[in-house]
Amino acid sequence: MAKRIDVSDLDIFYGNFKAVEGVNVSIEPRSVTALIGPSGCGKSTFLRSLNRMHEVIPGARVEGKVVIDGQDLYGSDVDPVDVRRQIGMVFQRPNPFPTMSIYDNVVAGVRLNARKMKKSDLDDLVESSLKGANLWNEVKDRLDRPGSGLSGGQQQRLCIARAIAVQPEVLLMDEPCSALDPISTLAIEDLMTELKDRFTIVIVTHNMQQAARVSEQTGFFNLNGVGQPGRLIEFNPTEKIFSNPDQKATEDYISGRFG
Ligand SMILES: Nc1ncnc2c1ncn2[C@@H]1O[C@H](COP(=O)(O)OP(=O)(O)OP(=O)(O)O)[C@@H](O)[C@H]1O
Repeated sequence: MAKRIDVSDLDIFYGNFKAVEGVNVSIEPRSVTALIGPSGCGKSTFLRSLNRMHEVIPGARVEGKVVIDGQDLYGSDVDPVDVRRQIGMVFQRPNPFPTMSIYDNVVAGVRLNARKMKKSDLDDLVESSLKGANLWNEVKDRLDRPGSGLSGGQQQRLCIARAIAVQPEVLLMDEPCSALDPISTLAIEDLMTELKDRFTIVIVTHNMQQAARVSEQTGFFNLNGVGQPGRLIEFNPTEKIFSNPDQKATEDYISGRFG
C-alpha cells in the first residue's frame, strides 16, 4: 500500500512568484521523511505539491515531475480529487468537523468519496481507524459525541483516524504536533512509528528533536534571501544530517546558528 515518491526538477509557483525551485528527491515507502528548514523556505508548499493541494490556491501551479510508484501525479489523465484520496494530509491545527460526531468525523472522507458502505462495514472501519490512531480506547463509549469535545491531542489523533480511514498510500503531515503538549506530541510520534509499516509518511516539523526521533530521512530546505525561492539543500539519512551533514548550511541550521 505504501508508495515511493520520485520528484524531479520541481518548481512551485504562486502566480509569478517562484516559492520553491529545482527539487530532486526520492522518498522511500514505509518510512518517515522529515522536512526541516527556516520559516518561509517552502516546506509546506512542497508538501502540498505532493498531493495536489497546492493548486487549490488560485494562480498556484508547479513545473517538473512528481511520480508516485511510476504514475505521473500531474499527468493530464489524473484526477486531483483521486490523488488527494490516495495521499492523505494532516494539518498543523487539529481540524475535526466540530458539530459532527466522532464517528461521522472518522468516516467523513469515505462518505465524500461516495463509497457506499454497509453500516456494519462502516462500524468496522471506524473501529480499525480509531485503533490505528491510538484513540479507540479513549472514545469507544462516546462515538456519537461531537469531535470538538475532545482534547487537542485527541482531536489531532481523530484527524489522523479520518486520514487513514480512506486508506491512503501516503500520509503528509504539516507540523502535526505544533499545537500539542509534550505528552500528546509523544503519542503522535509513537503513532507515526507504527503507521510507517503501512504508509509512506512525510512530515514538516520545526522541532529538530522530533525529526531526529521519528524519521529515517531528512530534507533540509533553505533560501538565499527574502523573495528568493526555497531549495532542497540536503537530503540524507537523518542520522547523518544530525551528526555529519554534507552542507555547512545544514550544520549551521541544526546547531542553531540561524533560522
Ligand atoms: N497562499 C500563498 N500565496 C502566496 N504566497 C504564498 C502562499 N503560501 C505561501 N506563500 C509563500 O511561499 C513561500 C514559502 O512558504 P511556505 O509556507 O511553504 O514556507 P514554510 O517553509 O512552510 O514556512 P513555515 O515554516 O513558516 O511554515 C513564502 O515566501 C510564502 O510567503
